[in-house]
Amino acid sequence: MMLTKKLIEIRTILMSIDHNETLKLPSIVVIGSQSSGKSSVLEAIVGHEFLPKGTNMVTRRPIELTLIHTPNQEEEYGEFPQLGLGKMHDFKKIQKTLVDMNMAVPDSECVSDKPIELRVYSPNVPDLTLIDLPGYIQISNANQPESLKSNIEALCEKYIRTPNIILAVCAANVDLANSPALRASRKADPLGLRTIGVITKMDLVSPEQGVSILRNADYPLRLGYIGVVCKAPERVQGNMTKALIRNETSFFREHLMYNQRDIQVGTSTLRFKLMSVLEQSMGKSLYSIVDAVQRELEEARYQFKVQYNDRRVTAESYVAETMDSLKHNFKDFANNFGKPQVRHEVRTMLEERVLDICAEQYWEDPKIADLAKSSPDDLYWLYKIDLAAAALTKSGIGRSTTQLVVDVLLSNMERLAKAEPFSFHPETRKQIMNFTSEILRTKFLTTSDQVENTIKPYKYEACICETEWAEGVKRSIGLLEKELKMCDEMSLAIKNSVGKKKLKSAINYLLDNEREDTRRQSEIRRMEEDGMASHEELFAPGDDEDTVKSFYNPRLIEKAKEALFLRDRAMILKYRIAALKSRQCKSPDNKQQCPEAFLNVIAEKLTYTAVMFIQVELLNEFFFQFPREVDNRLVYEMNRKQIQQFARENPPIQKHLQLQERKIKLEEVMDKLNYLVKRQADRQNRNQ
Ligand SMILES: Nc1nc2c(ncn2[C@@H]2O[C@H](COP(=O)(O)OP(=O)(O)OP(=O)(O)O)[C@@H](O)[C@H]2O)c(=O)[nH]1
Repeated sequence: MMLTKKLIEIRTILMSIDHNETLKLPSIVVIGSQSSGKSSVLEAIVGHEFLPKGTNMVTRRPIELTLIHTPNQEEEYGEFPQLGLGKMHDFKKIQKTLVDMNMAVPDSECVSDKPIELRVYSPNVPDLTLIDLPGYIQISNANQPESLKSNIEALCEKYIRTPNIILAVCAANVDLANSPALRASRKADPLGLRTIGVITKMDLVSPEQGVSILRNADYPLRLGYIGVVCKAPERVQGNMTKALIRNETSFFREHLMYNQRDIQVGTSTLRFKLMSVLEQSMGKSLYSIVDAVQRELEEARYQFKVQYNDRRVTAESYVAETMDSLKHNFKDFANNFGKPQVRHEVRTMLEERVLDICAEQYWEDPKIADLAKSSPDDLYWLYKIDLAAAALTKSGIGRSTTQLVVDVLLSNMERLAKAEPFSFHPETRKQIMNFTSEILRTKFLTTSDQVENTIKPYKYEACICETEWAEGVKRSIGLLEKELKMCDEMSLAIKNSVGKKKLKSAINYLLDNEREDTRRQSEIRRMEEDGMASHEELFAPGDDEDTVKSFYNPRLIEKAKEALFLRDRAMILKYRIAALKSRQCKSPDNKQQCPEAFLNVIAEKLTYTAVMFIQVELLNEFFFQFPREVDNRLVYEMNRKQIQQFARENPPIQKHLQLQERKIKLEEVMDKLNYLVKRQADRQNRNQ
């Protein structure tokens, strides 16, 4: 039975690459009514109880059972290649898995044509491929779909087509004329050339009846009918199937009528019959399968040439290339993110902070107009400049500058991890971001502490030389001019959105109101001083307020307020720019009159110091560690399965690998087939 064995091997390879009809090899298909004894027959052949049992339609999907004879091994086990659960030595577990897979088909459908693949390796099984199908039913019951009967029939019909061998199972105690299995096989195989009739439950009929059934003259089969008894005696101790075979052998030995030349009985006879019929059938299919594989191989070779120019790829090479490209892109980023870039980021952040402090402490101060004319000893402004400098130096520079650089690094790493091909690998992307954050987290505290420590002196005093001051003035003017430009642009945008006239009248209304408010306030103050009215009376809202509300909608008033603010801010900025350009701000001695310049000089010193330590403590460490983590956490951690999975996450690579694998496997199959063809030819020559 060498041909069957080899072709089963080939079939297994073909099934791993293709489930289409062109590459199908013959199998034995088991059909029969429910409870006719199909499972019992199959279990007797395998020698184990492993099929689902029960009354609630437990066989709902075709079970493609491949038996592999392993003569030199003792172990017996099953495998579900679709599930990848590995070897299963416990046949009860196999049974449980089959039940679960079958019962996963919902009651509303009851059958599915998606096959379950099961391979059994054992020294006690013959090399066979068998397909167990759901049993025919007479009529569907209340909670089953009405179409169930026809669905089962259609499923069986699909499987019993040529070149498959039909194993039509019928119970001896049920009239053969009513057997749906024989009816179906007669339709598919009218001459009875590839059908084997299996008559179960022979113990339930008299030997006379039994013999007449096995000689069925109504539907003669060239491969004949075989009678079996697949019921184990009650109270069995030890191996059930062995007891069953013993029981069957003694049953047929007891009844001499079954000992006739033209009568075939017994599970062993059936086993042998199946093996020889399958071997013959395989032999007949050999040349057609050679042609089919040859065609598929030529097509696969052609496509591989056209689509990939015969370029081979492996999952391992893809992983290596992908990680190299990540490291390469990272290196590019690291080369372009040095001190100047970090300095730019930190400086921009601190300049923003300087502007906020200036706005809060100076530009919004009602006395700002006096600043330029103030005396150098004016305590008010001397105190203010110290306050402003402290607001800058004591604002947690260590933490905020480190955080800023960490954020920039994170967003760049996010960019690298999102780029192709990582867009195909969401899990790996997550891993990259995880270890990036981890490295940065471990460096964060030391870096921010270091920065905070080193800028400490600036919290108390800062020595400023003339050139530093001149630079600070220049930068401040630039910043204020930028700010002024922004104010102008925003004012223009408001004007354009509201309309010049409308805005003007709303502004006038606000200004009138303001004037009126001031007038009222002074009136109140005067009257209160004279004791003429109470505070509450004077503050009661007037009628005119409601009247005005109907003219100006709140949105317009908001816009007018914004425009007024921008106008005032622009005025102050112009005034401050002029001050910074004046003689007064030519020297650091007047720092209290030029707060913008002074704060900018300190910001520059802070930037310089912070960047120096961020570079050493954070950046250099991160740039050194990241590529090593790519190797440690991604490359070395992946096992073979994960490498395959990773490569297949990328659809173009998956397609490439699939076609390549298909070509390689077809080549392997073709080699094996060529050997078999040669062997068959040699045999025929010897026989001639
Ligand atoms: N007396 C006797 N009973 C048998 C024989 N073979 C099977 N049975 C019994 O018949 C019943 C049905 O057998 P199964 O093998 O489960 O039949 P099946 O065709 O697989 O049933 P479904 O999976 O429901 O389609 C069980 O109770 C078996 O014990 C036999 O040769 N003799």
